[in-house]
Amino acid sequence: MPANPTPLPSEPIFCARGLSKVYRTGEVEVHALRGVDLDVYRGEFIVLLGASGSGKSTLLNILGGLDVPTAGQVRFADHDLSAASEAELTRYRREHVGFVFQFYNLIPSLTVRENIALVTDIVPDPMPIDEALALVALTPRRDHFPSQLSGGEQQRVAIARAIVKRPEVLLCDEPTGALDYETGKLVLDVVARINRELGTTAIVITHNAAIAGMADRVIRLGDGRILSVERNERKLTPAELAW
Ligand SMILES: Nc1ncnc2c1ncn2[C@@H]1O[C@H](COP(=O)(O)OP(=O)(O)OP(=O)(O)O)[C@@H](O)[C@H]1O
Repeated sequence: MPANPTPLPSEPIFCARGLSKVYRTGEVEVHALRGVDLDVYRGEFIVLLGASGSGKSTLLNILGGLDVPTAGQVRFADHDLSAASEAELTRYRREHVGFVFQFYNLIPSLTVRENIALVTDIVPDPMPIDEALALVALTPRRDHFPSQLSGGEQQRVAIARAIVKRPEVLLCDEPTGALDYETGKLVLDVVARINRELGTTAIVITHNAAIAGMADRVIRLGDGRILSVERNERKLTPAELAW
């Protein structure tokens, strides 16, 4: 069933102002972000589009506390991420953020359940592992090793591992980049379901503009700047996407 766009509540979960990032390697400076202003609201599904090198991963990494801006401010709820110490950022990531990357980063010698238990062992209020596995429709594969799973199934384990801590935000950097068309849709369906059923704010980077139909808002980056922000009147399900 297509869902209506989420109404924008007044309090943003992320608030970024004048965000800039300069990477310096020897004499070379790369301006990855050049003054980004962005508000993201609780429960939104955001798709980040843009050419290679436009700054998508840099922005996502700063929102996720994996990197810090060179200038500007970024807040998550009432945490000022731009002024946070390394230890505060580690705690922020651990308690509030679920990450999903293009490559699944599962531990090959551990089963599906054990890979997820690595997280439930260190966070304050995890959901039961079986609940996370049910959300990604992998309950029957709980005792299998990653090598016994397809790429899409491994990515769903990575999503279960990301959400088992009940994060407020799920940040996905090219989650379907290594998957074929149909498998990619299945994985996106899982992300959409988590956004819908758990209310988890989701930000998904993609090269694939067709995915944009699933989002509440679509943000296009170019050369470190926000080029456009579009709001979808009606969100599409992955089954309705064509690419
Ligand atoms: N650690 C780093 N050191 C130096 N330059 C970097 C570093 N990380 C990113 N960059 C540069 O910053 C710019 C933005 O990179 P970023 O990875 O954010 O882009 P992107 O839009 O995610 O690209 P892609 O779609 O190819 O992943 C690029 O020019 C990149 O080369």
